[in-house]
Amino acid sequence: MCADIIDGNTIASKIRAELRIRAQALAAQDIQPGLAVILVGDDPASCIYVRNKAKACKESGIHSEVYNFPGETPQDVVLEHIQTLNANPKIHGILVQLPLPPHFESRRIIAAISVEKDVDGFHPCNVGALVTGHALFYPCTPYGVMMMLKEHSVLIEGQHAVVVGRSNIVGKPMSLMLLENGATVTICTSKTRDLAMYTQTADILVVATGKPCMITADMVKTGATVIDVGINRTATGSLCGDVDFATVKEKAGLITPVPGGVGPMTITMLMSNTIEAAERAIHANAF
Ligand SMILES: Nc1nc(=O)c2c([nH]1)NC[C@@H]1CN(c3ccc(C(=O)N[C@@H](CCC(=O)O)C(=O)O)cc3)C=[N+]21
Repeated sequence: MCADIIDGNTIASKIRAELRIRAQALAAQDIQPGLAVILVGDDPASCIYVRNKAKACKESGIHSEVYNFPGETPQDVVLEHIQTLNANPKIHGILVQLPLPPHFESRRIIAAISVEKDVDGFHPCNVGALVTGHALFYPCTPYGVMMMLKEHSVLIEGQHAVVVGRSNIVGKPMSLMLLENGATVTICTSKTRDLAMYTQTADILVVATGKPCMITADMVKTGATVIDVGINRTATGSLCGDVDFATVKEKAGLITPVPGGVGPMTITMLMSNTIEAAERAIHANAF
């Protein structure tokens, strides 16, 4: 068996075309969706992502502002800047690039973002809303994964989904979203004892551990849908995922590549959440 590839770039451009139409409809009402990105420090990977986000904004008709603070900026300065952005009617979405330098308390920074502008979906209120099935914003990476599954008509209800990874950004929200869609969900970590025993029974396997090529063909059920959220830079500078793509693609039914898989979808769903936030702001202002 050789898996079909789930092409993140193709699905992303299709969604972005729809987003441009929504942005045009907003423009006709004199509204341009606005996204503010806060980057603290100069981590090279973060700089690449922030640049990609700014480019995607431009393509989707979203106004974007990037605030790059030096790594040694005091937390209070960033907190104050978030307050200013919360009050700025031209800004509909605020994203603070993670991870933050060690002297920051990410929890406090995220909690300072207004719930209506939390396009990452990381605010504790939005996390709680997701748990109860009333999400205001779905976190961008798991949201992108759900769109990929939908695009390929992957059956979720009643299926066994195994998520490897328990981060607040991917593993936990991903598990909740699969659960919300009727999957039987098993949450594992990279340290799960006899991990293969779980992954081998997965109809849908989502891997987000940050451990290069940790999922090998023997750990995957024939015909399974395999979603690789990992982005690891190798010594030679190339990118690889958490899944050993070359061997697993021979056994899986559907598989996402790295790069060109989940990454472009993450950025696209950020654009989608920002446009959604701008659309909601109109109704909020109507009263
Ligand atoms: N508050 C916050 N929200 C995030 O959504 C967030 C974050 N912090 N911190 C870092 C991670 C990582 N992330 C990626 C987005 C796009 C690609 C992407 O487009 N990747 C390309 C390759 C890009 C490259 O060459 O590195 C691809 O997979 O094809 C990757 C990673 C968002 N993150």
